[in-house]
Amino acid sequence: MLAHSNSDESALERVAERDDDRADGLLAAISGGLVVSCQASSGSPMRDTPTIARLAASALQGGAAALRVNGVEDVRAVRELTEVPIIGLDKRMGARRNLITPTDEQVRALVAAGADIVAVDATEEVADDVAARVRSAVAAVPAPIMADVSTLDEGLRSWEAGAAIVGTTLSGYTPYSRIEPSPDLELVGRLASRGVRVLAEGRFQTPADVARAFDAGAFAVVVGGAITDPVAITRRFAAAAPRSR
Ligand SMILES: CC(=O)N[C@H](C=O)[C@@H](O)[C@H](O)[C@H](O)COP(=O)(O)O
Repeated sequence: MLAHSNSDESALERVAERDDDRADGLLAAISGGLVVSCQASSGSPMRDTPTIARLAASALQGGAAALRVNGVEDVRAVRELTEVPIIGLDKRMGARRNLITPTDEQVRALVAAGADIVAVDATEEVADDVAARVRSAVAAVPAPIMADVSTLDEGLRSWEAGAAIVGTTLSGYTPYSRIEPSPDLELVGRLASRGVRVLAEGRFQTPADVARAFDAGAFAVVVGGAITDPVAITRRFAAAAPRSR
């Protein structure tokens, strides 16, 4: 293998500096904001890419600071309509639940499609070594990595391994985490108090929930179904009607 010349090395340093500046800019754009997750699973009447793009456009009109988008095709379509930060992920069905971007090949494909940040599953349920999973994703792309975790321990290990953001996304979805219908604000608070940049995510239903997450120290808050899933929204209202179907 050829040794790097000094000029190669300074070019690489310049690339690394540019990536750092870009990551700082992305994080500043998200800080203190609402991130709207625009996703629809197969079987949903909302499941087609142009519909996801319209959901994203609506979220932006409503004041979303960033978007969370599943799959290469949807990321590409949403990228065409906005420059606000996109957190990309690629869900794959595992033995028990959807896994979030389980391979580095998917991480690279999402960045190629236009994702600014990539979310990966950083749970013990998926990776024997959570820190190694995060390090591998961090090394795969110049983009910041969001570690989707379910417990404090997974969050701390992901943060130490180089995740730019830790999401409480998977609390309630691994069998060993807190299983409750409400958002895991305790996990948000515990991670924030340890200096972790926390994206509060999972089961946020109301603006009051969002405010509580910021009070607990969240860096930003992700809301999905309560904004972008009309089937789930209808179910909540229908359940209050005496003739609920
Ligand atoms: C567990 C899992 O696979 N969560 C996924 C992650 O991207 C999405 O299905 C959620 O909609 C998203 O996390 C936002 O959460 P909520 O829709 O509860 O606001």
